[in-house]
Amino acid sequence: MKLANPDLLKFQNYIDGEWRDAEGTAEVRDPANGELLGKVADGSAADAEAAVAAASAAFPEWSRRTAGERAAVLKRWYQLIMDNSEDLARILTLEQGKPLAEAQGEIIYGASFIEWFAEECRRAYGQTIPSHNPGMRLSTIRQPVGVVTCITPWNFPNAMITRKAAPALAAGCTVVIKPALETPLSALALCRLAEEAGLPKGTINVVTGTDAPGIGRVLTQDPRVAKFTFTGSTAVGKLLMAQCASTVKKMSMELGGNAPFIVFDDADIDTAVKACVATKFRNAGQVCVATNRIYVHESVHDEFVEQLRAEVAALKIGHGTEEGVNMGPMIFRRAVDRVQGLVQDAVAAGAKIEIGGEQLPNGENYFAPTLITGVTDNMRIAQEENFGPIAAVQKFTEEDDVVRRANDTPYGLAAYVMSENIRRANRVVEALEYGMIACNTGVFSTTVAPFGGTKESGIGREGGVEGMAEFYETKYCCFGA
Ligand SMILES: NC(=O)c1ccc[n+]([C@@H]2O[C@H](COP(=O)([O-])OP(=O)(O)OC[C@H]3O[C@@H](n4cnc5c(N)ncnc54)[C@H](O)[C@@H]3O)[C@@H](O)[C@H]2O)c1
Ligand SMILES: O=CCCC(=O)O
Repeated sequence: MKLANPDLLKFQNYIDGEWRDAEGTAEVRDPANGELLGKVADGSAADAEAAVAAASAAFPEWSRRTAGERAAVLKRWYQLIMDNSEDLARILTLEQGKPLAEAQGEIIYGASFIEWFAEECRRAYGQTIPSHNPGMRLSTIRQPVGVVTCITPWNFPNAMITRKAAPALAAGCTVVIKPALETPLSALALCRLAEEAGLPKGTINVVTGTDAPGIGRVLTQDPRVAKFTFTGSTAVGKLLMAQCASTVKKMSMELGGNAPFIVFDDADIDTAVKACVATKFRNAGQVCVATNRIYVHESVHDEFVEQLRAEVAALKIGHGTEEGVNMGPMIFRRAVDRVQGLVQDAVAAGAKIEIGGEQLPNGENYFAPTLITGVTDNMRIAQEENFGPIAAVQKFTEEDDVVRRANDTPYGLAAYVMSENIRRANRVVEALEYGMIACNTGVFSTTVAPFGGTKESGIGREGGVEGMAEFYETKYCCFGA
């Protein structure tokens, strides 16, 4: 891999301020062509324990620093990421597959969490409370929770780390990160820059490894860990929540979704189609907030489908580093087989493929951007998160009915509403049981707003003031006369 700053390519774990080998190594491959990118340390539960010990030892000194001192280090980290953004984007594209422009967007998005939380930590105000007793003085102070452990997914190998680590470090916590097996290089490169920025040894640690359950048990059960934060599937999230229960850890869970995208008859169809393409085909549909069920009012259905088909046909597919590519491969073969199965299941039950619906000859991980119509709520494609480039369209007629159908899922992450009628838009936004609603846009994630889900899509919020609060304990102090 050719980089302007080759020092960003790290293959060892980063524990207690040292780059350390593990007993074995694990291969990292380009999902577009299977090319070997390198072999990273295959860390174990013992490495995770060493990382937790380092984070625990580093906590007293880091947490005692002033917010301004911590902010200064974090701002250096932010600046180094921005200065190395092209290399970081290249690493990300090569190990994850998304087009370079998207990867560059993710690097800037990821860095924005570091800048914003560096500023926000200066405002960790407590309260003075009017006392219930004239002889007592009551107040609260906010203190960092302690050691924070993080497990992150492969679909956003940079931003899902900074969205957790930045507020944790800004609050005065120390962190241990286990990135996804498929995308460890982005995590290690981030860590290399954290080291250069001057984060003291032990404040940030990364353990990569194929034994996710073994490492995960340490990160969720070690009594020195105060808080565990996870982004990934609901199934794994539930397992990790159960593991956290043994030591009653604080938890944040950013889990799966099944986002409805509702196009009313009063929608601006151009806007709706643009928003749909943006939410559906970004990162080949491998986004937790990607649209999963598209409900279109019967009176505008054909117009919407025709325009969407044209947009899908125009998408350029290829290796993420190629000029002008809009969509790269999926992360691995298993994901391709899964979406293929969902499409076949829908077609067998009566759905129609408008365009796509098959693997592409570019390589075994490529699946064509696909549009299917005639979908019904009982099909697997409507019930499961497809996590792929499949736009699955259904018709509706009544507002109440579509809201009921949109809410009829155990998930509650994101939902999309397309309508030019302000009264209807407000009504529907309030009625949808989701943590985040985007109205007349397909892109809404930002550092400054709370990201997270209801129901089985998770617990807690990342980003915004809510994301900062997750890493503090509020201590009530009562002073007697
Ligand atoms: N809500 C969000 O913010 C958000 C963001 C990105 C992805 N996701 C969700 O993540 C899912 C896709 O990501 P994925 O396939 O990587 O999910 P996943 O749950 O399989 O893996 C996520 C992480 O958990 C680790 N892991 C897997 N099994 C484990 C175990 N038994 N113990 C400890 N760690 C374990 C993996 O190595 C990886 O690091 C989708 O459902 C998507 O919606 C949610
Ligand atoms: O996949 C989950 C994260 C996506 C986002 O932050 O917009």
